[in-house]
Amino acid sequence: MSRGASTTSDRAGSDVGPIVAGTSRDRTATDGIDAPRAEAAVRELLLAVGEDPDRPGLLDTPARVARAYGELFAGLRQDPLDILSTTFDEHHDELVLVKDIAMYSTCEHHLVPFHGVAHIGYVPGVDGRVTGLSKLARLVEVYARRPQVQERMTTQIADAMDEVLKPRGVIVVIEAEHLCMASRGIRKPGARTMTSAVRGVFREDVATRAEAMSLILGR
Ligand SMILES: Nc1nc2c(ncn2[C@@H]2O[C@H](COP(=O)(O)OP(=O)(O)OP(=O)(O)O)[C@@H](O)[C@H]2O)c(=O)[nH]1
Ligand SMILES: [Zn+2]
Repeated sequence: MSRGASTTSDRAGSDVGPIVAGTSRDRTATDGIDAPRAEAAVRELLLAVGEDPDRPGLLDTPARVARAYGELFAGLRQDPLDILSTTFDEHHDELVLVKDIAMYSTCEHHLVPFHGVAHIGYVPGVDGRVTGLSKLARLVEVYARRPQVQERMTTQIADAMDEVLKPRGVIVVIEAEHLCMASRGIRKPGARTMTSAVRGVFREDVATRAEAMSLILGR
């Protein structure tokens, strides 16, 4: 199947199971990360910007940030290809599209959020097998919960779909606002970045791609 963009191969380690936000006594959110190291780094950062990490309001901040990072980067410890392994023999050979999947990720250049929506469409392969609809949203989560660049995330989602489902075609579109462009730097809130990755029939057939894009962008 042809590719619409260059690929960064990124097979992560095995799934460590669900990551949930926790209290200060619940370490689940930091499972798989080096929490003491993260906490020490946050304390250093607070000192570097001229704060007093020992003032009452900041005492628990290093532990909170470690937990938050454990959650925001949980996708580094999950295998995206496992997610798509639930399939159903529906003999469906036309478009399946899940749109407006809410997405929060972290810009790897500034470690601040970028957020928006992802749309994933595919035409099942010759066997007509489809995956569970929620699995498409789970796939977005796994790739979003890593230090990311929007283009790479778009490509990774398309490649995972292509590799596991072997569909006749895949289209992935992501629309996001980058807070590194909104709250700092050029300071342009509201600017939205759109990226797409197309494979198979969506790349080869202009009309098929145009039809999918009109469904994706139609509000
Ligand atoms: N292509 C791409 N660029 C991104 C993404 N997220 C952030 N960036 C950009 O990464 C670039 C980093 O540029 P640098 O010049 O190294 O860093 P900087 O001095 O902080 O840049 P400014 O944001 O322009 O202040 C910026 O232009 C960001 O807008 C992304 O997902 N894709
Ligand atoms: Zn950024």
